[in-house]
Amino acid sequence: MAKITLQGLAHSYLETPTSPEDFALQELNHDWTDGEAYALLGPSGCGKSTLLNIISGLLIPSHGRVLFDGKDVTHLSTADRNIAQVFQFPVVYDTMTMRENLAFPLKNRGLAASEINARVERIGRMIDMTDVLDRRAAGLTADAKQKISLGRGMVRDDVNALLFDEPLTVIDPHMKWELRTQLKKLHHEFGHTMIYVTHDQTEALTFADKVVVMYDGRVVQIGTPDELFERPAHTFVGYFIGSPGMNLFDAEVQGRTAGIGGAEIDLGEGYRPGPGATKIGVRPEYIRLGQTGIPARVTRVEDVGRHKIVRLDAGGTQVAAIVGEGAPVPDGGTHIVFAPGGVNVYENEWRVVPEGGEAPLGAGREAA
Ligand SMILES: Nc1ncnc2c1ncn2[C@@H]1O[C@H](COP(=O)(O)OP(=O)(O)OP(=O)(O)O)[C@@H](O)[C@H]1O
Repeated sequence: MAKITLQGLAHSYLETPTSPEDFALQELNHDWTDGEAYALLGPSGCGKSTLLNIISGLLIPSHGRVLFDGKDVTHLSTADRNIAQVFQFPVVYDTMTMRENLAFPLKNRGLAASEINARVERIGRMIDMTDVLDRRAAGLTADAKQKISLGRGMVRDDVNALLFDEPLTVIDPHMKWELRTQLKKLHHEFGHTMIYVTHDQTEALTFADKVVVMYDGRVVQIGTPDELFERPAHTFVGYFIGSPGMNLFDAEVQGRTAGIGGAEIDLGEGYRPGPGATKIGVRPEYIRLGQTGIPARVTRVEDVGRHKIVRLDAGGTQVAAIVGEGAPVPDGGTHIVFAPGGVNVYENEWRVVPEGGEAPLGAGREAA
């Protein structure tokens, strides 16, 4: 396994880029720690595949360098980087059996037959295909073929990194969960450096130790699932992660107080944002309905089983609140307040650190 370093990395598909918008990937400096599991998360077109292809060697970046354990590999081919890749759609040899497909990368490296057998059996169990290992791959469903592709990607333990590009797209929902769990287990057992590209937040948050959130060609935050939930570094992260995403209110912030639509809200902490536009971000989990606070009107209630999502209109701002299944929901007019510790302040879409420093992570959840 290797530490992967990105140094001044940027990429434009144009020959002579003239503005930042010409870059599919904006400048990025980052170390991917040896042995960690990362998810690269973001909407379609944000640059995830561009970044992954640069790491794997399918694409040479227009700027910057890629290092594996300090060695410059920017111009090395994929094969010479010693990585395993699994793509969105299956890549299997139809004329071979499943067993032969799984054994292929090991045979190529000249492993002993007994070692090959043991590993193939293990991976076969992991992808739940032991009884069909001797069937030919031709004629199998896309789902089954993709499981073989995943298995083949994971069969070697001497790779520098394992890269997955939306690998579960064709897998049925139940098996998705199962395979994700297995991948995580494999990661704990072998400590591979894994990079997993997805636009699905559940996939990213359940798989990864660290999630790298991309937006418009930029990495906007790298953090644990808890950090992304409690302290989204950019309003996009707040909106993209969570279901529903974070509520945003235009606000005037002065010290501990925010003015929102004529109401004054105590932020619980002091803030000193710069001169840019300020917003308050509050996740639906931290919105409370009551007699005081910002006037709002309930527009819809969605019962989603364990809790209800209450949709409100607060002076033209659309707000979502999550309330317990049995909690009463007023019909029409109400007020909203924010649970202590559940508030983030943004200036020009970037998070402002409270003057007194950061509270321990999770303080908001406990207070709520
Ligand atoms: N070969 C290419 N030539 C020119 N532009 C490209 C090329 N590949 C990607 N792009 C552009 O670069 C930007 C980033 O694309 P990229 O495929 O990296 O995003 P993505 O996040 O992986 O999206 P998706 O989830 O849809 O695959 C997009 O604007 C895309 O149109």
